[in-house]
Amino acid sequence: MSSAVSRGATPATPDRQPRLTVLSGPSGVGKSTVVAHMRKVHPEVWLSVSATTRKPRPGERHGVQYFFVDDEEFDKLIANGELLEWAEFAGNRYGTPRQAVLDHLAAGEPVLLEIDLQGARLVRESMPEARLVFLAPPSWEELVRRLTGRGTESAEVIERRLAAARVELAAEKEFDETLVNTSVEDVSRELLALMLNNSGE
Ligand SMILES: Nc1ncnc2c1ncn2[C@@H]1O[C@H](COP(=O)(O)OP(=O)(O)OP(=O)(O)O)[C@@H](O)[C@H]1O
Ligand SMILES: Nc1nc2c(ncn2[C@@H]2O[C@H](COP(=O)(O)O)[C@@H](O)[C@H]2O)c(=O)[nH]1
Repeated sequence: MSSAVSRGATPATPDRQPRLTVLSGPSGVGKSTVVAHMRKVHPEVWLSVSATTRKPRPGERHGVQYFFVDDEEFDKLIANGELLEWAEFAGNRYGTPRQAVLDHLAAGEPVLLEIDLQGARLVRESMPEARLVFLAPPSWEELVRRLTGRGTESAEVIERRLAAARVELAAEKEFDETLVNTSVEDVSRELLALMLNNSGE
């Protein structure tokens, strides 16, 4: 049985224009894990690299997981209109560089954004053709286990992220599709299928 649940009517794309896919879901649900697995198998999927004021975690590299910038640089990105969307999340700012997204869509590539709920709402406003996919945990207890078990955040930050998670889970119905992250392999396959369907393939 598929774990994909349709939310609302998303008509089949009549042309072969690639569409933007936005993946959101509470912190710790497994978005990065699922996307990394999918891209290992399908490196042709282009993932936007966001800018953030968050400090790198061990092993994260500038230009790979994020463009790590300070507050002043982030202010400049906003002022110069270089971000498609941006949001503050659990004490840091995150934003999607606009031009790279437009370039990859123009080149006909499937484009994926992994962003929070606020960003997903902004993308829906500015690019209503985007398909919004919500990644849900199998249960609240499992979400807490994953976020805590990752071991990258302090107890205080985990609390902030869990507070945001309650808001994000309540917004699931705003999304076109829901995938439940029980199995990374299954969800990666389902996400890829949604993306390729987006581009009419
Ligand atoms: N299907 C799964 N089953 C069990 N553990 C999982 C699964 N998917 C991801 N995880 C684990 O959950 C933790 C959180 O995953 P990940 O960092 O990918 O979440 P995220 O949604 O990208 O979080 P954030 O929004 O905070 O960046 C990791 O330790 C990861 O290994
Ligand atoms: N609105 C945006 N949200 C983003 C962007 N890049 C990442 N994110 C989201 O932030 C949180 C926290 O991420 P973390 O790496 O610090 O754990 C998570 O929900 C990401 O999806 C962005 O460009 N815009």
